[in-house]
Amino acid sequence: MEIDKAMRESDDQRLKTMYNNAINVIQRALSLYKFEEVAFSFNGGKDSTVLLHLLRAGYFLHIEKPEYPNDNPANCNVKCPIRTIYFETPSTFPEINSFTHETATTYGLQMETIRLDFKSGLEALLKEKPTKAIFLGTRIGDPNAVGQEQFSPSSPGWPPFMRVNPILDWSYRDVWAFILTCKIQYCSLYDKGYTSIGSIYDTVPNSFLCTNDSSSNKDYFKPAYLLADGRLERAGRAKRYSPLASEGGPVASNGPNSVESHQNSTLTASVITVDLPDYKVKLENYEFNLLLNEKETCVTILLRYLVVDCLSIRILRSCSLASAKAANCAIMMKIDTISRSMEPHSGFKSIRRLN
Ligand SMILES: Cc1cc2nc3c(=O)[nH]c(=O)nc-3n(C[C@H](O)[C@H](O)[C@H](O)COP(=O)(O)O)c2cc1C
Ligand SMILES: Nc1ncnc2c1ncn2[C@@H]1O[C@H](COP(=O)(O)OP(=O)(O)OP(=O)(O)O)[C@@H](O)[C@H]1O
Repeated sequence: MEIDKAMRESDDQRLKTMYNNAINVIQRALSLYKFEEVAFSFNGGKDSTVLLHLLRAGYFLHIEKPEYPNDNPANCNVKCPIRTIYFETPSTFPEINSFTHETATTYGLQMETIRLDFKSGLEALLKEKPTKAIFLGTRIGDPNAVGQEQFSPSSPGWPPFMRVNPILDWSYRDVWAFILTCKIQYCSLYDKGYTSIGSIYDTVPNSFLCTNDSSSNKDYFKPAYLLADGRLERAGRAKRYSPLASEGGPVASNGPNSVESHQNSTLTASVITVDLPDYKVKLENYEFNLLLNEKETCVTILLRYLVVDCLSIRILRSCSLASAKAANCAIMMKIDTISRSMEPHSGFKSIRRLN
């Protein structure tokens, strides 16, 4: 099996450990449940793509070995006919759709496309065929991973099944290290700066990957695997509860927990980049402590709004610092903390103009 071989040959000890742990979880699930009773929830995202290949490796190691002796090149084509479910909606990216269907064909997945919401789709699935466990590519850091373990029963009010999360403890870096080490094909959007993919209405390329090509003076996005700080993985995803979402256009957060609201409305925000020395800037009633990193040159031009207890950011566009300067743009700097209490309804304008 090519994946297992690549892992055995890798000298990335951490990745090997993560891989072995995930395979153990998969093998445990395959011993606990009959193969016909398990399903794989696949949506063409990077996490479920990683999981697909772990499942293939786990399945291969689980079935009788003599059929697939170790160094037989035929192993590369080992199929894993696991029942696979894909929830497709009209707002799914076309690139995700085509990647999901093509991948299912390539690897012989028995894929059902479900065009219902998660709950109704799962109810129908369980009625149609007993399903005891579903493999998911959920990772700690996903908003829906809170409280989950590698084996977690579905939530109260959901149809009853076991959620199996073999890569729950994998980091963003682990995911990309695995994909690159094993030369796994992934959805093309990740090469265009998308680092986590939701719907076409709430996902934009990650502004932390925006850079400027000095020869053409054009901005472009680097591939997802170059995102240095995995905590910024969801920077291109809209905050689910943003009251601005209804205003049209993508509304995206500026990082994980980009604005966390605490009891007395002390806010912390993670960062947008800039390459100036440390300083503070006062904006209306709010004082921002800026943490600056000289190496970063990409900035994001933002329209910013304050709402009662959260800060929402609408990305207008991302560009390089050079072009922001040239355009004398109002830019949002790398904000580490917002140090004053928030007061309701205080809209604010630009933080500073570059000259
Ligand atoms: C197979 C499957 C099982 C799920 N089970 C649950 C569940 O038990 N409880 C729950 O609150 N959400 C459940 N969800 C919903 C997910 O937690 C989450 O909302 C969904 O994967 C969308 O994640 P995203 O917003 O990061 O794209 C399930 C989703 C899928 C696909
Ligand atoms: N539309 C869907 N159809 C099937 N499974 C889904 C769907 N959406 C989410 N899932 C399941 O939930 C898991 C977690 O979703 P999440 O969006 O965090 O990861 P991903 O899509 O694999 O990667 P990314 O974070 O890059 O979008 C997926 O790996 C998959 O198992």
